[in-house]
Amino acid sequence: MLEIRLTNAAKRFQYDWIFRNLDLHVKPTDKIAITGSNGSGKSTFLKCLAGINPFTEGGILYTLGQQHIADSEVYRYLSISAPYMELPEEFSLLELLRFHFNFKTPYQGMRPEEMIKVMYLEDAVNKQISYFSSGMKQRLKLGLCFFANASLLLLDEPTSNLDRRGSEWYRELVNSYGKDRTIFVASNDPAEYGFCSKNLSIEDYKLKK
Ligand SMILES: Nc1ncnc2c1ncn2[C@@H]1O[C@H](COP(=O)(O)OP(=O)(O)OP(=O)(O)O)[C@@H](O)[C@H]1O
Repeated sequence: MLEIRLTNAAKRFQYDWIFRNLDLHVKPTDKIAITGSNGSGKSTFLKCLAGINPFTEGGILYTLGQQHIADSEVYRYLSISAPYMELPEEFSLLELLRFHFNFKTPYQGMRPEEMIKVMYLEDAVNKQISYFSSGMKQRLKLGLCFFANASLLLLDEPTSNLDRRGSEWYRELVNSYGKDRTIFVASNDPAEYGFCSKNLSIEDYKLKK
């Protein structure tokens, strides 16, 4: 099971410290909300966790059982859904799922047909992603994230563009596919992170020296 330890972690852009002196021990299957006002650094923190952005100071240690995971291998264990992530618009839904799961192992051996059903996208199997509505795209992003066999799920604003049914679907997704995984949710909407047992307010790490 995956454990994560952050020690004295900090991120700075130019002269602006986004967070500093952040220590955190994440146990397997922990559910952690990252909260804070707009521009406080929630997305930046998730990107640092994912290795998309480097920390400026301090470090992060991923371990699986007793084994340390090298930085270059961490991507194998995580899956991310975020507004800034692009979908390949020229693919149809089925093409995208087949392509994506050539590289990622599906969670519990799920097949594309089953994924499509869970995302309630049966009517869009052969539709090009570029013609998807914003809600359909968001369900697809969350599906790609949850249906990959990753121990760590990083969710940035998971219900953006989702209507009420979509938001309920998201909570069911977490219930059905999230129990045995570590989940971070960057959000300001309690409905998105209500299932989390820990809350890290990124602003608490803004001014500490
Ligand atoms: N690559 C970058 N270079 C310089 N500054 C950046 C960069 N990425 C983010 N920032 C700055 O870091 C700060 C935190 O941004 P971030 O997107 O992490 O906030 P957020 O809490 O996720 O915001 P929101 O709730 O609006 O999505 C902002 O001031 C932003 O302008």
